[in-house]
Amino acid sequence: MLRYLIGGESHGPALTGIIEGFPANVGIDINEINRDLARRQHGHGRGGRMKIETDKVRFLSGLRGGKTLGSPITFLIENKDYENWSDYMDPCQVDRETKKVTAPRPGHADLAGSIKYNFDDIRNVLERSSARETATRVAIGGIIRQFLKNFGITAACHVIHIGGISSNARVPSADDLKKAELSPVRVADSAAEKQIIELIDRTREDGDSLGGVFEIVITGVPVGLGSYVQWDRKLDARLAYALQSIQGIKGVAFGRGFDCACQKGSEVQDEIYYSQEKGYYRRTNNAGGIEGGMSNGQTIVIRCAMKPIPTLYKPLQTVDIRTKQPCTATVERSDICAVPAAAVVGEAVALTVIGEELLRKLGGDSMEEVRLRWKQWQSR
Ligand SMILES: Cc1cc2nc3c(=O)[nH]c(=O)nc-3n(C[C@H](O)[C@H](O)[C@H](O)COP(=O)(O)O)c2cc1C
Ligand SMILES: C=C(O[C@@H]1CC(C(=O)O)=C[C@@H](OP(=O)(O)O)[C@H]1O)C(=O)O
Repeated sequence: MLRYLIGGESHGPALTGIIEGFPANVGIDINEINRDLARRQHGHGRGGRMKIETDKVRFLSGLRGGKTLGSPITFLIENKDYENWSDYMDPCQVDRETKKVTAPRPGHADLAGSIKYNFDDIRNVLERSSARETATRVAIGGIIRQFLKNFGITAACHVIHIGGISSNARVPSADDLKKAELSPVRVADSAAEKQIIELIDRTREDGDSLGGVFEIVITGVPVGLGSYVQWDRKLDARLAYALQSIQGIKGVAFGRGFDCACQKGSEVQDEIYYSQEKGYYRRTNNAGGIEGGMSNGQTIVIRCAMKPIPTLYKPLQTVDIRTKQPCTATVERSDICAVPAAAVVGEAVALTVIGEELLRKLGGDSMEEVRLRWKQWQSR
């Protein structure tokens, strides 16, 4: 079974990850992972932090000469910004002088987190609840992506709309998916992209923020990942869990999603056909590639809704946790819109779930063993 844990504070020395149960002898190109990390940093509307960071993964264990060893893969991604925060964020220095954050930001983990963990300094909450940690999830997705490539499984993402302005995005073609550097904004229509950029700039001037919807497309997934036999083994449930855990995600939908509720049964189900050369096939993919909690061999299509960024430069009303007096929320340097970045994170976490499920289906301690089992399964 593949499992992983991630750690790290946003302005601490580094982010960390550990992956266990990954087969031996899988070739890993570190440049591909760093490319995914760079994709996550892009997108109009990101704040000043992204000018400081150049995220790069550093492996500490589990790899030798560019191949996995079957042992735990441990890695870190340094926070360059730690240099500017070490007085506040040093993990061991006891008597440091720090100004406490006491004005919880609505829409963040700040208030509930400080009550739950009994903190009088909200910094202790915001450091870990920050979406900075999503860099580790992208690195893990980048490792899984290289494993899945061996079986022809690949993924891409694109922005559907930001703040209600459609990107006129189209489902990426097979050629798009082959382009390693596919960006979540670049598949969009360029006139629409210009409008979106203008909207983000206007919103920044207003001291406000934006959300939107992105789509993840995964191709090459064979029939039968996930299972109908137990609630927590359903592939759509597992994907929704992982995607919903990304900061700011408020909804996850498969295929036609919420639109299905307004349609008739005859308009929504994907009828089944058979031919000698194609085997079983469908003419539609309203289900988004998952039926009964299992992949059905069609492209998996998932949409995620992201709420507007909660930190506003025109700050919202809140209450000081020390004095209980009304005040305005703490303004930490902030993104205005992070939908393209969240899309890259979504792509990575979705790929990770597919990798976990493929390994659960096939098992295998080495790449060679997994390949053999894949062949046996495919022949069936
Ligand atoms: C890639 C990414 C970047 C984000 N950047 C910011 C940011 O700069 N400022 C902010 O207030 N929220 C940002 N968020 C959203 C918050 O982290 C998130 O809304 C908050 O942790 C509360 O979680 P919830 O919205 O899931 O309840 C970002 C989210 C993602 C995925
Ligand atoms: C650091 C990242 O995103 C951060 C996510 C985030 C939040 O509240 O979620 C707040 C901001 O942090 P800072 O105050 O350091 O600028 C973002 O920059 C990142 O994506 O790597």
